Amino acid sequence: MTAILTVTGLCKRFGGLTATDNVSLEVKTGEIHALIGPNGAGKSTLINQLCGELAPDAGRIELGGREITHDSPEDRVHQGLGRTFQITSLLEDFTVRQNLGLAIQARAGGNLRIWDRVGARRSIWAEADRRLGESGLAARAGTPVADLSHGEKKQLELILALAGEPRLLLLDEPMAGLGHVESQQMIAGLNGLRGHVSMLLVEHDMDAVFALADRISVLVYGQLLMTGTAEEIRRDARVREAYLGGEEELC
Ligand SMILES: Nc1ncnc2c1ncn2[C@@H]1O[C@H](COP(=O)(O)OP(=O)(O)OP(=O)(O)O)[C@@H](O)[C@H]1O
Repeated sequence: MTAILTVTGLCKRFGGLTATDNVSLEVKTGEIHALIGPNGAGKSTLINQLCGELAPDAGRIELGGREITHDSPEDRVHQGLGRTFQITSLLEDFTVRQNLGLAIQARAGGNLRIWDRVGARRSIWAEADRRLGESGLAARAGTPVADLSHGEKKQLELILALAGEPRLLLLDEPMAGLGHVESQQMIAGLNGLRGHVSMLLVEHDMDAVFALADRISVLVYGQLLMTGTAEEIRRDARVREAYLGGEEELC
């Protein structure tokens, strides 16, 4: 299997603190790869470097074999890097359909022919309706985002990220703040995307991680402790130590 993301020797320091310490990892094309680690392990710092929001001090990032280490966030999006956020970034006064229309327009922007605005607009709304029809949010198309539940907002975030047609989707805590039923829906939704889009999933909810991840990478104090299957991670004494002081099994 080829790699969609290759990170080599990535380093990021904040003063005396090394938040990303010589991290190398690979996300294979089509896999769901989880990135886990205790609070402060450096997960967000790593994701922010992948997105281009933070410049690494050293190391290299490749997307689909092409180096993107110094590309702008916008260029990375155009090359197929999508993301969802820990805190939603939706336009609250706009409806679900309008938010989706804007995301599709942002992706298609460069390809829209100025002299065919009406046709372009029609195709954007047709795509928005198709994507909403395939999601669980079709009935909420005309609802302002402000009136959605937290779970619905998380779902919409995912739909918007997919509208960018990413090759690799970075998911920053998609289960955060969700109740049990909503978490199960999100897990089912992400499972349904398996094989269609490669994913790097940062998540604290270990049930979700074990339900979804083909492979898991563990970060501790900025360093990559190990990468392995759920079973390998569960069994590893160093991982249990990092999470629980070695007393309990990671479940
Ligand atoms: N902009 C910054 N300036 C200084 N220190 C920072 C900055 N961003 C992060 N850090 C520090 O870097 C370390 C890693 O933080 P980071 O937020 O990446 O961890 P995390 O694994 O995402 O944590 P959590 O699971 O709590 O979100 C922490 O010690 C944090 O305090």
